[in-house]
Amino acid sequence: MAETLLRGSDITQRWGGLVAVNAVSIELERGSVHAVIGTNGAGKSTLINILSGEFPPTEGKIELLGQEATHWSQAKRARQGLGRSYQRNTIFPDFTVFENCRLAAQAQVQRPWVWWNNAQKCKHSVTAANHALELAGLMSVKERFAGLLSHGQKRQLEIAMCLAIQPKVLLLDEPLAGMGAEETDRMLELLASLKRDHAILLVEHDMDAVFRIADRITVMVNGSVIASDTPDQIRVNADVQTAYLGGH
Ligand SMILES: Nc1ncnc2c1ncn2[C@@H]1O[C@H](COP(=O)(O)OP(=O)(O)OP(=O)(O)O)[C@@H](O)[C@H]1O
Repeated sequence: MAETLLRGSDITQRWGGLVAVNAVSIELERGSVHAVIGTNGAGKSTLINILSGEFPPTEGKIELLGQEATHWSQAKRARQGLGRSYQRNTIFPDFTVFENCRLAAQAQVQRPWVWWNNAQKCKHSVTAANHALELAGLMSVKERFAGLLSHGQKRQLEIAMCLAIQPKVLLLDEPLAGMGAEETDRMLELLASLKRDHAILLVEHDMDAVFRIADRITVMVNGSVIASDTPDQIRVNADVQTAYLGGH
């Protein structure tokens, strides 16, 4: 039976009079990519921010690996196995690819004031960074300054930085944004390889990619879920076609 690693139940977020997320329930299972799609302003980023612990929901409950985590900080969620990538670029361009990953790993296990220690002194973070770079397919550019990477490689590095904390759940916010066809293919291959051991939430606007990679798709409109099903079922769902896909 599939193992649910993250569960959000009846999550609601109100901003004043606006209901940005309206009683949304979602489950992320190991071995599965669960995509959340919807038009601009549908509430996808708000949902991912709540799941990652940027702020607590107005209402609702979050369980991570079977534990109630609704009010856990982002740091605690990260320590317990939740990794998150952002729409915005979060890498240090003047550091090497390896150093970016090592810092991400070290931030989880050490106190902030020893962040800048010599890399070799923290064996755990060196090992975790190397493993993450291996998984993300970036070993060949390990010593390159991150700012010199291609756009696609920078997005791969962001995933590697998530992997450096050895998460079980990955929340990915538009990892394909701005990518060309080849870079998209490479990223989809990476996600397919990562899903074996992780539960992945993918918020993404690239519909072709979503339908290629997702095992389950949740469709949001104006804060509410209008459908949650397999890609084949979503493709033929009349409500989805009317509200969002325009006959995709
Ligand atoms: N901090 C905030 N304060 C007030 N309103 C907000 C805040 N954050 C988001 N909103 C509003 O909540 C709604 C949902 O926004 P959200 O960014 O979650 O949508 P989205 O589906 O991620 O959109 P996009 O695809 O454009 O990123 C929008 O109407 C947005 O303007």
